[in-house]
Amino acid sequence: MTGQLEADVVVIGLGPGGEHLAASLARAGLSVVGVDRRLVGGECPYYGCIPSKMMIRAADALAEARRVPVLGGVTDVRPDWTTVADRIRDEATDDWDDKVAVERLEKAGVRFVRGHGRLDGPGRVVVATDDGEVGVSVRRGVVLNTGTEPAVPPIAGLAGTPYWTNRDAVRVRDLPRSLAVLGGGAIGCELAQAFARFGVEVSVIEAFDRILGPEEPEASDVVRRSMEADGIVVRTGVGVTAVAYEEAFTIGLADGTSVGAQALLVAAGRRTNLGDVGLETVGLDPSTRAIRVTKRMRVKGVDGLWAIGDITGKGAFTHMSMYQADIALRDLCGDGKPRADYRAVSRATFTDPEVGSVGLTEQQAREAGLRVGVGIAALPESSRGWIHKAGNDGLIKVVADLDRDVLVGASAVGPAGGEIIGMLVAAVHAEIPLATLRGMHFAYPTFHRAIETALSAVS
Ligand SMILES: Cc1cc2nc3c(=O)[nH]c(=O)nc-3n(C[C@H](O)[C@H](O)[C@H](O)COP(=O)(O)OP(=O)(O)OC[C@H]3O[C@@H](n4cnc5c(N)ncnc54)[C@H](O)[C@@H]3O)c2cc1C
Ligand SMILES: NC(=O)c1ccc[n+]([C@@H]2O[C@H](COP(=O)([O-])OP(=O)(O)OC[C@H]3O[C@@H](n4cnc5c(N)ncnc54)[C@H](O)[C@@H]3O)[C@@H](O)[C@H]2O)c1
Repeated sequence: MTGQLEADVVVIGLGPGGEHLAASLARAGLSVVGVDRRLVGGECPYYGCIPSKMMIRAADALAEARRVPVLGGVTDVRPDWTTVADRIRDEATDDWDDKVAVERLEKAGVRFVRGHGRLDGPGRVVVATDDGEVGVSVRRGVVLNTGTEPAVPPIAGLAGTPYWTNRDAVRVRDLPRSLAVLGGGAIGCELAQAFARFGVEVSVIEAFDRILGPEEPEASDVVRRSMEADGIVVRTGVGVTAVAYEEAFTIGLADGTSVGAQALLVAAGRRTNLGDVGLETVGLDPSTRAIRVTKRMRVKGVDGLWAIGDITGKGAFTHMSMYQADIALRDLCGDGKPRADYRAVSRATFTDPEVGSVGLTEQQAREAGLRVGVGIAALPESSRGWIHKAGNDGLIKVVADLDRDVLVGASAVGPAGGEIIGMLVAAVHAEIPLATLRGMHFAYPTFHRAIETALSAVS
């Protein structure tokens, strides 16, 4: 043991929530040790949300420019990935250097230790650093925010090939001619469309019978149409069974066909970082996929341990990590309420069109035994959608509990779908009666005015 520290709180893993929580606890006067083995801020700023959204912002600008001829003029669009790669390297990630984030954390009063942290029995943490082990005795609590790694399925031939995960995709400087994407979830669809709009020939292979499985089927259909219009080949209902690499990839599918591509992106889900954090030293199963937490973010069955972020299995989103961090902050500072409430969890998938959604899908509401009513409005049939013309595909879908006369879920698919969903998040969260929603003013001609049409169609 090369070092021994004491602290009120240790935060192991500094993803978006852990970084925010550690700094906030320190500002509240507690002594805090923050531990991360990679980059302070986690997946979102360096490999996830921010670089991917920079790619998408550029790709959407290209797509919008290509729509100009339909609406008024001539454009000559010549994509240049260098601008995107430079922006990600220089503006988003400081060339994957977290110096600024570490300084910000230390300025807030956090003692930062870079290394692999693990629990070492109740009230103790051990951090393996480049210079040896540091032990920490903890007075008030340990918070786990260790997040995820890309999951790589055990497909024959895949290991050892130069496949990408999201961490490679956001660092690409020279675009491949062709790209196969294994997985049609949020990561696969967002990145597939961004690369396709820069001229890469893209195929998406999804084992489930549709892309964006957690979304409403109508949302999957709209996004699939748009991806196909971008020239992407979308294969659903067929898994990848084998991969071979010899200067290019050959990807064997369960139906006996194969896809060839110069590059392969594995976007097949995430694996939680829980196997090597010493869960067994506090009586928990280290093979668990998600940690069970109370509404105060305390780990069930273990005193003095909190968990936040993707490892809690409540939704792998930056806003969830931050939301849970604020709950843990209040609890650790002895100020309990409000506690966690997951009825109106929202998300936005930044395909074009965007998919904003909140709460339950129609199927989830039916499986919950509710008396369900549904209303759908097609955006191209709304005044704004008709005016918008090119790029207007989309819809509003609302899911109501007819017994309580409130919305329990909704989707907004279309231009700015991730923004339009905001008002429906408020409706689900605050359980605003349908009659009150129907009596609102909806500005003309906006996309959100289609919500009024969907509400009037609920049956
Ligand atoms: C390509 C991509 C795009 C995404 N886009 C969005 C988006 O648009 N919107 C959105 O809301 N979400 C998005 N997400 C999800 C989002 O990135 C995560 O939900 C978010 O980062 C929250 O994760 P977290 O707080 O659980 O921890 P993470 O961000 O995963 O960070 C965990 C940290 O813990 C560290 N760590 C792990 N184990 C240890 C250990 N034993 N000791 C020390 N340190 C450790 C890691 O080094 C890491 O820094 C995206 C993800 C990806 C991959
Ligand atoms: N905009 C956002 O908020 C955003 C964007 C990206 C990621 N994220 C978060 O990151 C998480 C992980 O994203 P993801 O897209 O990697 O995971 P995911 O679990 O959403 O999707 C992975 C997909 O890969 C498919 N798949 C798995 N194995 C396969 C195989 N062998 N062959 C073919 N298909 C296979 C699955 O059926 C699934 O549809 C998301 O759940 C989301 O919470 C959020």
